[in-house]
Amino acid sequence: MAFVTRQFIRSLSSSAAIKHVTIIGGGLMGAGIAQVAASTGHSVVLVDTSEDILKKSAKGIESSLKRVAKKKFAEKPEDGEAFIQKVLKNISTSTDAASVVQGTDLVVDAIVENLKVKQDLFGALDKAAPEHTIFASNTSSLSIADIASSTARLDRFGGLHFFNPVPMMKLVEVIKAPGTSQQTFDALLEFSKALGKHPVSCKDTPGFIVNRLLVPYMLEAVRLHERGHGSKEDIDVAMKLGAGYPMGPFELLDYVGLDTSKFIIDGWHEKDPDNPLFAPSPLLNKLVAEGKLGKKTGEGFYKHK
Ligand SMILES: C[C@H](O)CC(=O)SCCNC(=O)CCNC(=O)[C@H](O)C(C)(C)COP(=O)(O)OP(=O)(O)OC[C@H]1O[C@@H](n2cnc3c(N)ncnc32)[C@H](O)[C@@H]1OP(=O)(O)O
Ligand SMILES: NC(=O)c1ccc[n+]([C@@H]2O[C@H](COP(=O)([O-])OP(=O)(O)OC[C@H]3O[C@@H](n4cnc5c(N)ncnc54)[C@H](O)[C@@H]3O)[C@@H](O)[C@H]2O)c1
Repeated sequence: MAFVTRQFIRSLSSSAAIKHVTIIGGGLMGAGIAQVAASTGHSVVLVDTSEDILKKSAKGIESSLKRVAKKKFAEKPEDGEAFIQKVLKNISTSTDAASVVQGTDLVVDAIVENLKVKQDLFGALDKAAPEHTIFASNTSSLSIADIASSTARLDRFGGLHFFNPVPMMKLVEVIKAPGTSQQTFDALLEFSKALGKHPVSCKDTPGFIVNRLLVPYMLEAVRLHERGHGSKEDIDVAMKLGAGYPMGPFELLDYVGLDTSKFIIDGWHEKDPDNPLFAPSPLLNKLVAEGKLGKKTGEGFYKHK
């Protein structure tokens, strides 16, 4: 009886709209997700490991909001300023995830692409978060089921994969792992729509849809260059003018982050070492070892101002 009541309460609460969101990781993706959630009226807590990082995240959110407001309120700049202030009011920050998840409906992880680190995070939060809270990972390449295995809420765990830059990219991949309940999956679809995004449904397979196609393509461009078959500039121009892509593969690798790209390809290579699409790239490895991680550090395949 107690079990039935608990299940009933859980089903009521997990079908209720998500209002309060905690985003863990205030880097490229976490800051973008926080911004979009706050812009669409959600109350957001953004968590990272230090106040300095959170200050940088807040600065990034503010400058991105200015770009959005400039377009959205081109006719009335004063409304744009009011919009920015209203959005910023919806965001608070913290360095202590366990203490802020108490009242949250949804936790989204946007921390480093490492299975053990994500498992440790969710394992700890599982004890601190209320029963109804849904957990979701923004992982690019890891299995949602593997991340969820550190918790006792497999039914309330799914994937929410956003794209960079989050304020501009319309897609969200919503991932249903074998343990994800239909209610949780529906709530994540609804949440994506509430953010103004277009969700697509994905299975819990490596890279879901976009990265399973995009990452091998980007790495194949690096290999083509490593073989001496084209300069990175020519390859980028070729894919922009010949295939209509907004960025060439080297520009996009710099934009995504070379560390994140390496985490993705190394993880897949470890699981499937004979697949040539997942073969590591010496050039990518060299740049990461030199700390040249792309746009976020000022240099990757290219130098950035
Ligand atoms: C690996 C992961 O798991 C998955 C991924 O995320 S893979 C990466 C997916 N992302 C992509 O493929 C991105 C491909 N690139 C693009 O779509 C476009 O180049 C782009 C939208 C990033 C930028 O657009 P583009 O026209 O090329 O350049 P740009 O002139 O800088 O931007 C145009 C406008 O977009 C808007 N914009 C761009 N970035 C923005 C941001 N971060 N915040 C707010 N607005 C932004 C602005 O309105 C900007 O105008 P502004 O410069 O006057 O402010
Ligand atoms: N970069 C992309 O284009 C992209 C796109 C979609 C998904 N993703 C995924 O999103 C996640 C984050 O990627 P990113 O590009 O934003 O990385 P990033 O390096 O820009 O940011 C990661 C942030 O997480 C913080 N962090 C690390 N461990 C933490 C912890 N235990 N608690 C709190 N904060 C912690 C770091 O300090 C950093 O600020 C990864 O899983 C990545 O695969 C990345």
